[in-house]
Amino acid sequence: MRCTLDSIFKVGFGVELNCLEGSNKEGSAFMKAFDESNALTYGRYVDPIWELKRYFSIGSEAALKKNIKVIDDFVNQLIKNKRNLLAQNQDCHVKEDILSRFLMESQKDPEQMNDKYLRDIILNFMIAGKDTSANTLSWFFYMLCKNPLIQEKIAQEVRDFVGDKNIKYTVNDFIENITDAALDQMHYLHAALTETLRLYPVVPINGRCADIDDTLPDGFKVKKGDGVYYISYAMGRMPHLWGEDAEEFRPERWLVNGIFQPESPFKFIAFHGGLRICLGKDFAYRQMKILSIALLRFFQFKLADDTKKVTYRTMFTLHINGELPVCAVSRAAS
Ligand code: HEM
Repeated sequence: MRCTLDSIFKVGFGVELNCLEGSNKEGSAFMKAFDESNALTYGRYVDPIWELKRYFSIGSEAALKKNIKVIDDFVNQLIKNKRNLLAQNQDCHVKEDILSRFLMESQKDPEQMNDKYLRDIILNFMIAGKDTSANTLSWFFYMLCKNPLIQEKIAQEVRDFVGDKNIKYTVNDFIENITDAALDQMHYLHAALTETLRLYPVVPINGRCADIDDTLPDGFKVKKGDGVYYISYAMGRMPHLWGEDAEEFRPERWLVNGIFQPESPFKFIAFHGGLRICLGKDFAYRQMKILSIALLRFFQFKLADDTKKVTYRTMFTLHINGELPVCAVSRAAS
């Protein structure tokens, strides 16, 4: 989570948060407040008196208020710093991150795109981009531990496509050698990540509200205001969609002659589909691939306790319940 948060901050807002190293105190406090707010907000679903608590500002609602203040202060400072930076560098390349682009746009419509609006954009990208890739990677490594042959196939693909087999790289040098061309060639890794998302879609349930009276493709009629939900978790495991081996983790189902074959987003629904399909899909694959490549090149992973039952925790996103201790065994450099 700390790594994906660092990454979304760098790409999204041009800021080195350094949560993974823990060297940025404000960054770590912000991350803690963000995660706690997430859990406290989710708690409202099961707390019948949360509004009363909010009214009197007590218990979980008092804690939430405190955390929101930490988040707001941090994000408002970030926007202020960025504005100053943009004012100083009107014509240089500061447009490279998403926040800078929104700030440039906000000059055209400052009333609508005010600081509150920009704060919400930042938080939206964080919510969309932090826990999603991080949780998918946790499930991915869980699957690789449960399926060591698949783990070795990916490690072999890494050796085949990244860097020079005859060079003994340091970790940093090796990561420098991960090119876009190599990422594109790694069909088996792409398939294994996709297979993970089929079985463990990080947004396990999703829905929409009908704007107008409508008819679904199967003829079912919905009225304006009706909620329509789909359960991606169940859809990814339906034998009539994926075959009798739907419950099996089998990256090969996505490959024909070693080449990845995408499915319709309305069947493989992990990123949603249609006009509001995930905007960060390509970014997420890239980020997850780079991290997996770096880890699998240098380590082999095993579950610390193979007998432990691993299940999910009910949250907005599909978390592993509790921790997933793994042993990382160094691979002999070759
Ligand atoms: C494995 C990783 C990810 C998965 C499975 C995923 C899945 C999804 C899903 C299901 C939605 C639709 C939500 C809804 O409207 O109900 C969505 C929307 C979105 N995602 Fe992702 N996401 C991932 C990573 C990311 C990343 C890394 C970013 C940002 C860099 C991102 C940015 C967004 C944005 C901005 C939206 C809103 C799009 C819109 O409403 O037009 N996502 N994502």
